[in-house]
Amino acid sequence: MAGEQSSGTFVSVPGESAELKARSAARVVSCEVMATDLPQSVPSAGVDPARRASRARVTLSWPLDNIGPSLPNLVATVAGNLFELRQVAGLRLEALRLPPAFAEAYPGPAFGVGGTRRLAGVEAGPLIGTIIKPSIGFDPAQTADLVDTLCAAGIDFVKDDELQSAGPTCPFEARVDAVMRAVDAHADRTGRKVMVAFNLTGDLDEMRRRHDHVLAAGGTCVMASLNSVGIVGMVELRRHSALPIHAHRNGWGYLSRHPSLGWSFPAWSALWRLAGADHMHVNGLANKFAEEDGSVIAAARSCAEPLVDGAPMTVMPVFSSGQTVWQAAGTYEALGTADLIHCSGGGILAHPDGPAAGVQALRHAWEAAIAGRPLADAAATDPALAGAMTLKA
Ligand SMILES: O=C(O)[C@H](O)COP(=O)(O)O
Ligand SMILES: [Mg+2]
Repeated sequence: MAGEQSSGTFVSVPGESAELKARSAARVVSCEVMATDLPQSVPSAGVDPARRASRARVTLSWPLDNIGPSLPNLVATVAGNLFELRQVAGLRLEALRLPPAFAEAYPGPAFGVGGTRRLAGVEAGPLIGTIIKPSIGFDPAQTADLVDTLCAAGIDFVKDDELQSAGPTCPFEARVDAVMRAVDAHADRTGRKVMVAFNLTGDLDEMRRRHDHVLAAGGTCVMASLNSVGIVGMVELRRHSALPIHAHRNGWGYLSRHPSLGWSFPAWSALWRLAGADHMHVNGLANKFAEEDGSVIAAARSCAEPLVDGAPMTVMPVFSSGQTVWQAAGTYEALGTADLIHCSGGGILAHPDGPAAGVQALRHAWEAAIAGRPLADAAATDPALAGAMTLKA
């Protein structure tokens, strides 16, 4: 792993001097064998499938001078070809420790929790949020109608689904204009502007143009799909953006689902935090996907842990995926803070009494959670909450 990812190849080559190796080779800091005599986690061409494997925790260190503080090249170095090495039957990047030079080269989030709260006008408690559903299919007017209902019900945050971008059915600019008319009408009434994360995922110039359109329309957030725009897309978006960036991690499953392959969330999210994400998706408790609760909470906690010495670059965790009133108390208890966005798509919009009751129910569930009041108690005198309790992913 160290050889392939630094000065070496599968064989010694001319010029690979002792001096060059001392300067450029990656170092094996430690190699702790955790288990032996295991089946191979994944098959490799040319390796006897019956061969037994060992599992080890390996710490590698690279000279900063190999790449300088460059995120795209960091990825090629620490998460490049080594995942394909035949000698390794499965490899997971568990942690990434970066020198301060990276925090000097990259700006990190411009808004984070504080900036998001300020723009959304939510001083305390979670941002109660939803996702426009059906994910795709509404035109701009239908989208704006739903946003109007949600704003009237007192929502804090709305996002496009990641499947909704700028197709002919719902062009980006027309959607932004229609939605912001609804948002502004409620802001005139309440003095508080609901934050809408418009999904601007696209080519670089498209993203810049779309960002400018949101900003000019008075919008307060943009959203990008991280795995679609890549590191460079995110870095460039952050350089251009005057708005918080809501980072959607769709595709995370192919990077993490096999326990012996891929990335841990804290390591992977470090890239996007440096690049400038303000909000990071972390799934949610009892989500509709395959992630366990312990992993969700560890991911959410990691968002508040300092990234680099002197540059915390903390981000706001976004709980989303099959979220309903049922998860509010557990989320608050496990996290010990409400510095989060709780996004409930189906859990709000499919409320038996309609989306407005869905918004009220999730807010009441959080009020009960923060007051330490059991959900069933609170629901006894609260029809919206009682109705919401019929929904579970
Ligand atoms: O983009 C998302 O966050 C998901 O689509 C969540 O939707 P759900 O709350 O309906 O599961
Ligand atoms: Mg979605």
